[in-house]
Amino acid sequence: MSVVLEVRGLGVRFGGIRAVDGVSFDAESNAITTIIGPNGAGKSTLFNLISGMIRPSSGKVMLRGVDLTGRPPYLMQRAGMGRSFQITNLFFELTVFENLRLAAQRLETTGRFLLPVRRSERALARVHELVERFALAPKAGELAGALSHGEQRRLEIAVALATEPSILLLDEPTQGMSHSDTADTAALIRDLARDVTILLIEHDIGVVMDISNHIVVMHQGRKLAEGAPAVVRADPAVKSAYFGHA
Ligand SMILES: Nc1ncnc2c1ncn2[C@@H]1O[C@H](COP(=O)(O)OP(=O)(O)OP(=O)(O)O)[C@@H](O)[C@H]1O
Repeated sequence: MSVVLEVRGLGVRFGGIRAVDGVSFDAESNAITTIIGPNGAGKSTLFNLISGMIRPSSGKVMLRGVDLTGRPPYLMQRAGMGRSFQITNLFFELTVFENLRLAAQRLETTGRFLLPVRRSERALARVHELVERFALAPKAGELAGALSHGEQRRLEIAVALATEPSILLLDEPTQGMSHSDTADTAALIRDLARDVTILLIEHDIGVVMDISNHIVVMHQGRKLAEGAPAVVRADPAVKSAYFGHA
């Protein structure tokens, strides 16, 4: 295993609040690294710092050895950072196919210019691969806005993967899902980890313990603990801060 993402001493303040305070961890290739912690622990802010949505006031973000600290999201994405959002980020008035094609088209960027869509063979091949892999082929011609919640969340992950990122950041991919959609999504994420490094925020502790290779526990902006699922589960500080008992 090699380290894909290195986060070192990352931090940001909002007014008087240290929303993220000196957080460091590594995400290893083809592993699932999951960030957990109570509400307000700083998980989403940490994702925003890593993906360039917010500029850190301290620390570093390195992807495959390249320092990307403080770069805007589009440059992060170009460097190999893929992200799906907690709040849905799809074009509801476009079809499933069109949403994916738009995202995949970035594969065809040559310098600052885009090739015409019909010549984007690599992008089209990627779209076909994704609709199959995400079981969205029967829905390819439907508007994204007409899909079920579970299908929309699945499409979002596919959109984030369209540019063939080195790491995929998934912010609560099972949120609001039924029990069976949650189980399907967990299986899908585990399957994706064969091809892409995954950094996850997830509240469903059953899913977390089941699919994570490495867990980073946050509390009040800081890293409280990290390790394999069994190690984290047994940690007394984690039990008291996160599960509410020691
Ligand atoms: N833009 C902002 N301005 C001011 N404070 C913010 C901002 N974004 C987050 N915060 C604060 O930073 C802290 C961390 O919030 P964050 O949303 O990162 O936590 P979280 O762990 O993702 O929570 P949840 O599980 O509820 O999504 C909280 O105290 C929150 O109120």
